[in-house]
Amino acid sequence: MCLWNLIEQPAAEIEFFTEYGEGSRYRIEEVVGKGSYGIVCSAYDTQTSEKVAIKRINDIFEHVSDATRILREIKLLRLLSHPDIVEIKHILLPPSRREFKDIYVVFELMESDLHQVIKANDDLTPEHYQFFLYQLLRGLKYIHTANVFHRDLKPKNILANSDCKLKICDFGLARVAFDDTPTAIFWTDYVATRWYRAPELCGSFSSKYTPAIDIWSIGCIFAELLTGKPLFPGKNVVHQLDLITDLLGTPSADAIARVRNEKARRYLSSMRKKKPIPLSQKFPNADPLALHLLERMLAFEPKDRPSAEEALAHPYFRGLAKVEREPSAQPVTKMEFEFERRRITQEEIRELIYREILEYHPKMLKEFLKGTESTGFMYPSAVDQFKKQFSCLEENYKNGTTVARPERQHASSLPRPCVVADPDNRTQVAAEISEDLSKCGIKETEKPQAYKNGAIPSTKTTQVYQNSHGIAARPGKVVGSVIQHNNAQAVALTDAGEVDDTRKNVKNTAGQLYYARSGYSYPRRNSSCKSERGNEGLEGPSIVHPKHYIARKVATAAAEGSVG
Ligand SMILES: Nc1ncnc2c1ncn2[C@@H]1O[C@H](COP(=O)(O)OP(=O)(O)OP(=O)(O)O)[C@@H](O)[C@H]1O
Repeated sequence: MCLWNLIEQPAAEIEFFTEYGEGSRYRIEEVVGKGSYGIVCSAYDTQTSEKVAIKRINDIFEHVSDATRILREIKLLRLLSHPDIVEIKHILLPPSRREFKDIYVVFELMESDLHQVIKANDDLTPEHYQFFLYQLLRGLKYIHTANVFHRDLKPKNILANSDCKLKICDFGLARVAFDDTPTAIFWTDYVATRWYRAPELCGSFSSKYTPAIDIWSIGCIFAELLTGKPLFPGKNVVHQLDLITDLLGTPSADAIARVRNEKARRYLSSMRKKKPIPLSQKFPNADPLALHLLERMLAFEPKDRPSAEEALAHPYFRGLAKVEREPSAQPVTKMEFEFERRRITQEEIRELIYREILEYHPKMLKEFLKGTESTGFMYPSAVDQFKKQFSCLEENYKNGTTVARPERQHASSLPRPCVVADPDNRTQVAAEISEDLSKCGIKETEKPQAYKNGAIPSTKTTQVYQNSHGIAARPGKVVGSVIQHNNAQAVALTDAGEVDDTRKNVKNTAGQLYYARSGYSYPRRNSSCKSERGNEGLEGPSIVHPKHYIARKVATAAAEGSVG
């Protein structure tokens, strides 16, 4: 069928064909991340008016092992549907079933990841810690009940939003455990990040995977949240074991005897005897209940670690939500992952990936299953045009030009980082801010406590950077200062004249000066809150996004004619 004839086709057929032209459905905006498998761009879905993240994975068939990893990931993400796991919304249909090389996967857009959040925020509260850990364990309970082990949990693989929502991503190293076959550990394929690797994975202690490897990683991530630093940043596996035993002490003789690998057993037996360091000493400010749970998650022996479900029932989470109601999954079926259990050719994996993509193209899938689709046909899929846009953004990203900015919203909306204060300058900055607030028409009573009646803030000064989203705490152009007080609020002042295009509106409507107040209020507990997927859930710490605040304030100021 020729495309030009579409106009004369009945509605159903037109709809069918528009599926192929879906590349134009998305307006690509900027690069938001880069992984070893390709780049991720934010985009606007003109059909749903939603922001999405599109990951382009290049040359997927160059190595069958990479293609297998990709197939595993897209399959698992389709099968694992849970609010704490990132969702694939769509996968673009490749133009040719036999020849495609790249795929474009459309995800829900998240603002950041936990690695960035930890880096950018040194004033997370106990409520943040608790809410983060709760979500991670809730997601993990679901994953484990599906018979899946993630195997590569680390802060970079946990996406985060400014409302403190977390979502687990990157299932490329995940494994499905089947009852009939041992989930053998193949050391050669074990490439998960060392710092979050359980001790049994640091040297063939055992021959089977257990879900406890993920619990260990969650323990390490939780400890990193508490201190802002990785707990066990080992330089190699031996150093990794050294660091682990420095904190936990040398394992008992019984535990060492259970280590299967002789070399590892010998190494542990010959190690000088170390006493465990009490976690209360390592994390002096942490909630004792949090530390009790952490200690269990970091048990040297996998059998001593709690399951995700048991961890959720720990008193640390008392009152947070109905722990027992957190959803479990149906175990994933063997048939879906049959490709993992045999040698597979490039052509076979191509066919399987294509088949998986069709899950997002129901009409095409029907044709495919009936065996009536034409395999040699090149679909006018708009992927080519897409490809060009991605390449251009990638080029700009590499060159560091402003067209494709890598900066993201995360840091601006979560509690800000505290760039080392300049104490001498604090009084002056505070006075300037107070004065500028007055100029902006802010009454004394409306000023944050720290600036009322010329008061001098007793807290730290932070530099304010600007990124494409406005005021941000990530490195960029310095445009002002923030004074934080009570860890709860901040005021940023800047000169609209210096702000780039994205803030033109501000300049036009508000004149020279505008100010942004960013801050977050303390978390609320709300066990009756429902997630978008109907999952009984929690409402996390709420954080005011500066962008929203600016917009609101500027609109008010313009309406009242109080600025400029
Ligand atoms: N849905 C999303 N929304 C926003 N950003 C995302 C999303 N998915 C991924 N990213 C960002 O893009 C980056 C790369 O993504 P991802 O980790 O999925 O790629 P990868 O090639 O699998 O990476 P890796 O090298 O870790 O295997 C991540 O660091 C993450 O911050």
